[in-house]
Amino acid sequence: MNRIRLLVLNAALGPLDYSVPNGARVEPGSVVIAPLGPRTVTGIVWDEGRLPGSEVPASKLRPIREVVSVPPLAEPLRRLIEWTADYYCAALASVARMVLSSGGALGGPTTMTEYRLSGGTPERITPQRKAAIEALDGEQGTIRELAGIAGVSEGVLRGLVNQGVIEPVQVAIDRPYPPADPDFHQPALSGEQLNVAKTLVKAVEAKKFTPVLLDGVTGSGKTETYFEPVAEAIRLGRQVLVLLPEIALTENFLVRFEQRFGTPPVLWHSSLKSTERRRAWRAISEGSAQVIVGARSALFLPYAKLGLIVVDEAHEVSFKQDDGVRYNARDVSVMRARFEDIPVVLASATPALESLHMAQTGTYKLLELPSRFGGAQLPEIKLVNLTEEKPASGRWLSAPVIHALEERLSRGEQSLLFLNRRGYAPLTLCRNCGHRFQCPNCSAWLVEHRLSARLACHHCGLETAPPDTCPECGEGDCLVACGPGVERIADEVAELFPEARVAVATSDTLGNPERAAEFIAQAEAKAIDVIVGTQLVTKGFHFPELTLVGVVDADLGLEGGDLRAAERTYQQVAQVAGRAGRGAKPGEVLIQTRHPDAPVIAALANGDRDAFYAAETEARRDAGAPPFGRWAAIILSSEDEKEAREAAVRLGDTRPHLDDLYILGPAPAPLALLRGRYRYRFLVNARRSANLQDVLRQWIDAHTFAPGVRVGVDIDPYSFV
Ligand SMILES: Nc1ncnc2c1ncn2[C@@H]1O[C@H](COP(=O)(O)OP(=O)(O)OP(=O)(O)O)[C@@H](O)[C@H]1O
Ligand SMILES: [Zn+2]
Repeated sequence: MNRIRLLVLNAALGPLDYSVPNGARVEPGSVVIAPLGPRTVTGIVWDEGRLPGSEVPASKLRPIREVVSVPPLAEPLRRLIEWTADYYCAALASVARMVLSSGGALGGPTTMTEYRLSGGTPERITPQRKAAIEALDGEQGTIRELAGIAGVSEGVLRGLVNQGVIEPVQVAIDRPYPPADPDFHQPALSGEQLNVAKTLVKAVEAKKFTPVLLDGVTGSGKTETYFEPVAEAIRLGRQVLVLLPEIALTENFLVRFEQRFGTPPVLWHSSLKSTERRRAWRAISEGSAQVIVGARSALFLPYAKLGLIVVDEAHEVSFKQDDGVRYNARDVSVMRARFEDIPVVLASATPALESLHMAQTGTYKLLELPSRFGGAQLPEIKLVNLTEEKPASGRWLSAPVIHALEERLSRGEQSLLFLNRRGYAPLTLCRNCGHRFQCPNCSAWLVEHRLSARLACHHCGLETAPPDTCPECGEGDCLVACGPGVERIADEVAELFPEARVAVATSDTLGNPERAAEFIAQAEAKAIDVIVGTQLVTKGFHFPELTLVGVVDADLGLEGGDLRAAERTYQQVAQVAGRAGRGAKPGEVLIQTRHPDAPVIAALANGDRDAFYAAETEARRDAGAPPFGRWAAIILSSEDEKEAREAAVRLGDTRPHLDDLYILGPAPAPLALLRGRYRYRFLVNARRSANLQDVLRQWIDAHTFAPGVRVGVDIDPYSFV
């Protein structure tokens, strides 16, 4: 092959043709560096005929510069890249970037310099130096990474290097990972677990595309059960990918993995250091990394010999990526398994309706774990009708919940209060003039965080100190908090029970693996009596002494225009309820609600999962919603309101008129301003017969938009803001 076509990693460029110099060897999937004007680009050699582009005469072809010494991307992965770009209306280059997501892996030296404290003291100590030395105890990394950890400038650290307080160390980047032992500690499985495990092990051995829904109640031991096919894959020398929705859950998982296999798995997530990224990427692409545990981005890595994919807590919304390539890792996992011809297991106690439907119609194999492990019983669930049991003014906990907390405290058992709202209060206003504190960049209120003494926007990350006086009327000491967040509930518990040890568990307090590990250790050691948490604590955690779960406001998720609101409420409440009574002592769940008769709430109270799914299925069928029809969202945004509106109106003017596809909009998006951009939205509802993506592409591609306008297409959206 002398002429090659490259998929270059730059979404602004189309495919480009090059020649291969004598002596160089490339094949489809080879990663190469090619000249582009005065610079170079990274590209992937693509299969002939699968990437249309304009023919360049042979005389004009420039030779590629270099073939990168990494294994070529295998055919199944190339097909996955194409499928993902096509299905989600994304650029091929943007998808390919997720595969080559470790720039460092593609070249450079195999050793690098990291830095750490030497134990010496500086000649002159400044507050910054002192803080840096304290923060860097036990840390090692590049200067930039250490500066991030210590919260000081790189200059401060270089000063300390010059003084010998921080010393360089050479590290070998690509040292191998210790091998996992599939037989390190095999637990005795229950009969139910054993049946499921056997079926999964067989599927791994068969090495055929087998999508499985592992539907097991909370505490049934789904993890222990799917560890068996993981072990089998290790024995057969194949790789396993386990996707988890949340970094806070990884910690918990790592401990259990190590108990089972004698060594931790290989981790992949966005906060890995660049050296760890490179090491993992290369081990994955060479096949020496056996089990990879990661966030959704791990799905696109170039596994050399993948034998099994597990998506744990597969119903979780965080598998959906909402920027860049807007994909759902749960669905793409199934496609990857199909291209690789291997089994994929979606594990959940509250499967997505789409997954359940696939299982019921026989597209997925359904495996069930209907009872909790070790004879533990599912908790008893009761509703507290807030219209009758009114909390005291300015309070949020009703008498039955307070009473139940008191009982747990006196018995030395643990309780969990769930409210899916970070911070102290969702809205702050001025007592004097009524001014509401709003984000200047977003159509959203600023949320008060008392633990960090900040007003924060949960959409753009803006943070400011609460002002002493109202910026509107100038009155001092006038701010009032409206509504509860977890911090406020924690305060209420502390006032009611001053002796109780209360912990707030949210992404603010458990945002990194170390803090999550500390929280788990404290909860397990019974150093915490009451946990107040957001959706972060609804899943995965296993605290045997936790016997009470209180849902502070079950109605919260039902407000707003989210098409999946009922399902999400059901999943969240069922999951958090599932944290109660997982050990020997029975659990109790109290759900505070103003709408005890709403179908979701009633189904939760009756523990009638089937009734909920049946009702929701019918509602979706009527609405033509997934899985019976499909949704897509188109968001047009610009920093200029008028420009965004006009672009949306113009696009609306040429909307296609089809029998099996309805287009609503344009209308200002619910979040009409986000990160300084004004947003207009179309919602598209299509029957399954419609060729949704082609219609959208043709419609949108016929327009040229002003340079300031961004057009985002979201297929199967989860976010409706
Ligand atoms: N066969 C077994 N032998 C010993 N311990 C087990 C076994 N199966 C499950 N367990 C233990 O039971 C507890 C619950 O299991 P696990 O967390 O895997 O359940 P789960 O189904 O994932 O629950 P959830 O969906 O609520 O997170 C864990 O502490 C686990 O170690
Ligand atoms: Zn904002």
